[in-house]
Amino acid sequence: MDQSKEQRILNSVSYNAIKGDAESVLDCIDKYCSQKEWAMNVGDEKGLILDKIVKEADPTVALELGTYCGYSAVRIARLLKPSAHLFSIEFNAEFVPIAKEIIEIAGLEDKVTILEGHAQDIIPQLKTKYNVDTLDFVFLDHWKDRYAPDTILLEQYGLLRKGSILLADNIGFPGAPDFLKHVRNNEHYECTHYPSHLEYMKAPDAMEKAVYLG
Ligand SMILES: O=C(NCCCCCn1ccc2cnccc21)c1cc(-c2ccc(F)cc2)cc(O)c1O
Ligand SMILES: [Mg+2]
Repeated sequence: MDQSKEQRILNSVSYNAIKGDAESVLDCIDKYCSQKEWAMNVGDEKGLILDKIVKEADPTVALELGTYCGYSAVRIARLLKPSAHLFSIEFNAEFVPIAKEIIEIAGLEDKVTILEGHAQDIIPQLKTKYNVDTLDFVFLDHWKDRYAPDTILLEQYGLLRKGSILLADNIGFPGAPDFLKHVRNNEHYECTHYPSHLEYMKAPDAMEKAVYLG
C-alpha cells in the first residue's frame, strides 16, 4: 500500500529531526512542506503569530481543534509552562498516530492529549470526562464552517472565562465568514486581525484573535 503524504512527513521528521528538540521538528516539517510536498500545517509565518498569542495567553489549559500532523500542537506545547496542558481534537483516525509520533519525537508527549472525534461531540465532554474547568487558549484550525458553531458550544458549556483567547487560522483562505460574523461586532468579544500568508505560499491568508470578555 502506497504511503500517505502525512506518513512521508513523519518519515522525514523521524529521520532528520533531533529527538526531544521541538524546534528541529518544526524546522523539518516546514522544510519538507515548502520544498517537497505542500501540507496544511499552520506553517512558519503564521506560526510566529501563533507563538506570539500563546506567549500572551500563557495558558494553563489549551485546546486545539484540528491536530493534523501535530505541527501546531508542537508549536503550542513547546511554549507551555510545566503545569500546563494542551488538548488537541482530531477527527481523521489516519492522522492521530502520525501526530502522536511527531509530538513524541519533539519530546512533548506529556504536554499534549489527542482526543479523537468531532469537536462538536468532544467539547460537551471536556468538563465531565476530561476534568477541564475553563480554557485559557483555543486554536481553531478544523473545518472552517465549524469554527462558529463550535465556538458557540464552548460558550454554552461554560468553557470560556473572562480573558479566554481564541485564535483562528485561515480567516483569509479558505475563510471562515460565519466565525468572523459571530465574534466581530459582538460585545462579548474583543477581536484583532492578523494579515499573513497561506502556509508555504504567496497567497494571502489571515488569523483572527478573539478575546472572550465574559
Ligand atoms: O481544511 C483545512 N483544515 C481542516 C482539515 C480538516 C479538519 C477535520 N477535523 C479535524 C479536527 C476536527 C474536529 N471536528 C471536526 C472536524 C475536524 C485547511 C485547508 C487549507 C487549504 C486547503 C487547500 C488550499 F488550496 C488552500 C488551503 C489550509 C489550512 O490551513 C487548513 O487548516
Ligand atoms: Mg489551517
